Amino acid sequence: MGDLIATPELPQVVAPLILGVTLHLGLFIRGEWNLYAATVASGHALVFALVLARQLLIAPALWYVSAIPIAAYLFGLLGSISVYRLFFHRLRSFPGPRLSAVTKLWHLWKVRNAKNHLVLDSWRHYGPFVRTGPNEITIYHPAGVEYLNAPQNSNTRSDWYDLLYPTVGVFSRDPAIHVARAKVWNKATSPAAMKEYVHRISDHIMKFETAINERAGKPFVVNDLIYDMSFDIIADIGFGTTDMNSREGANAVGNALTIIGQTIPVPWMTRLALSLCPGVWRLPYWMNLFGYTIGIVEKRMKSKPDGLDVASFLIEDTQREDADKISHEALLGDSGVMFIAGSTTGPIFILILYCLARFPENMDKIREELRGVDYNDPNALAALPHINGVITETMRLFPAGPTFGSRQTPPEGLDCDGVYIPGNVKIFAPRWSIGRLEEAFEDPHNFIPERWYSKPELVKDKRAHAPWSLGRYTCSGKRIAQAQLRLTIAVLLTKYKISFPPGVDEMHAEKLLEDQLTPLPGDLELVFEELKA
Ligand code: HEM
Repeated sequence: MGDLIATPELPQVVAPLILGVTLHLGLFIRGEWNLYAATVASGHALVFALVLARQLLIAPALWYVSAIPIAAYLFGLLGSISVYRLFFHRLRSFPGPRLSAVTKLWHLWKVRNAKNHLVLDSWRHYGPFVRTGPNEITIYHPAGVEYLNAPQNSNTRSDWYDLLYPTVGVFSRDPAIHVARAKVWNKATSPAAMKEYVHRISDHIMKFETAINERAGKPFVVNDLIYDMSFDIIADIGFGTTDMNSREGANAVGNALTIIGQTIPVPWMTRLALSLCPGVWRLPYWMNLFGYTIGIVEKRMKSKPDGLDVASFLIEDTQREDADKISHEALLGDSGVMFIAGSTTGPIFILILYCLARFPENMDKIREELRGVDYNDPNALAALPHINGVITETMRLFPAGPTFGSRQTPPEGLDCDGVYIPGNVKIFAPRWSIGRLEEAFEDPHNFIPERWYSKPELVKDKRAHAPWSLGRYTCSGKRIAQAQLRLTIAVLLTKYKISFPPGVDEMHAEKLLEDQLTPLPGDLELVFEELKA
């Protein structure tokens, strides 16, 4: 028995330990490793396997001896990373949870229930600039979204956007690709193009209203009907198709988004999983969405719709004389964006209905201002203060991207009105928390649509509200989404009284809300009762 106990020699421990420290300080400390996560992980696994195999060849009974250099290496590497991040990192003077400074894996654990909006909000008490990761600052300041997106700064998109890699499109990290694609999108959603889309949006809303009417007077969960309507609008305006299975399409998009909630803090983990084990957990949903999109794009390429659609502009761009490789590749990437970004309107509308049902006095105010207004005229609806106040106030409390939209500071760093954030740091400005700041809003937890028109004194700092983002990142689908939201509210409220069925937990949809790029509310059960003429 005594023969089998091996005493490690000093070089067996010291050499791998030094190697670990050297690899950290000489290599891993530099640049971004997000896209190489799979290579780094499999490279390590291969070397560890070789060390073990060598030991098995030399002395199989002492196989465990191979664990000593491996452990020493990992101790050197991870120890060096931890000490550096805690005591020497450029962000060491920013306040924040200590474990966050050491590793994002802790944050990953905390968002296992897909509630990143609440996790980040729980760190708000550290102050306006909080270190929420080794190389990450979260900004809880009314001007946060502006610090990230204002036209005058040179921030770029963060590693999160690599989730869409290798497709390219308007969500690309490369500023030149983004500018080129945003131009195509802005043409596809211009006021002139909108004239083509408005009547089609209206047709889908009427179909939705018919489905509501079939259920009038009885309690039911509205979520799926709303997701189906939003999907139909996107399929029609995006690709000129009206014959798709709405439930199947809405599920393809909704399921794909469920991988995001739990992985927001650690994009490299998602890349690692997608590369090494794409068949596990919910990852196949993500790949399926790409397959689904390819199918739709191919079908669209073979057909010629009667009117304009967003795909017309994407295809036209590939047919320019000077069209480059990016234009062709982006046809698929931007078609995927159409589904992912376009799906935002569904949950926002669910949350608008939630707010209306919780604060029913707003329904009467909207009905009052709708009197005599032709709600088929989008300009007339755009001019109604309370309908727009309700939409804006809902998106203050329940923003489209509760924590989404991180950026990377430029190499020279970023000056946030006197607070300097060093270069190449990931920055967040969580709209969920910023929309609830006392410094920005009077009575921030209350639903008061009037703060957006007749009571401007309730908005202390307007910069805290940028639901469509701003500058060069402004939402390209804003006009489409606004037209859909305003008209659906007008159609429903002129015909129905909306309320919670007796006995249901009125806050259920909010309590179960998850943050997965867009908000995902829990089931919203309502009753629609037809108003007497
Ligand atoms: C209530 C509904 C919506 C809200 C609140 C919303 C909000 C946003 C926000 C905050 C961004 C910036 C994301 C970032 O920082 O990277 C964005 C980008 C974008 N959205 Fe929307 N969105 C909505 C609906 C839509 C719809 C229906 C479409 C398509 C038809 C769409 C298309 C886009 C596109 C293409 C971008 C990228 C713009 C760029 O980076 O140049 N969105 N949206």
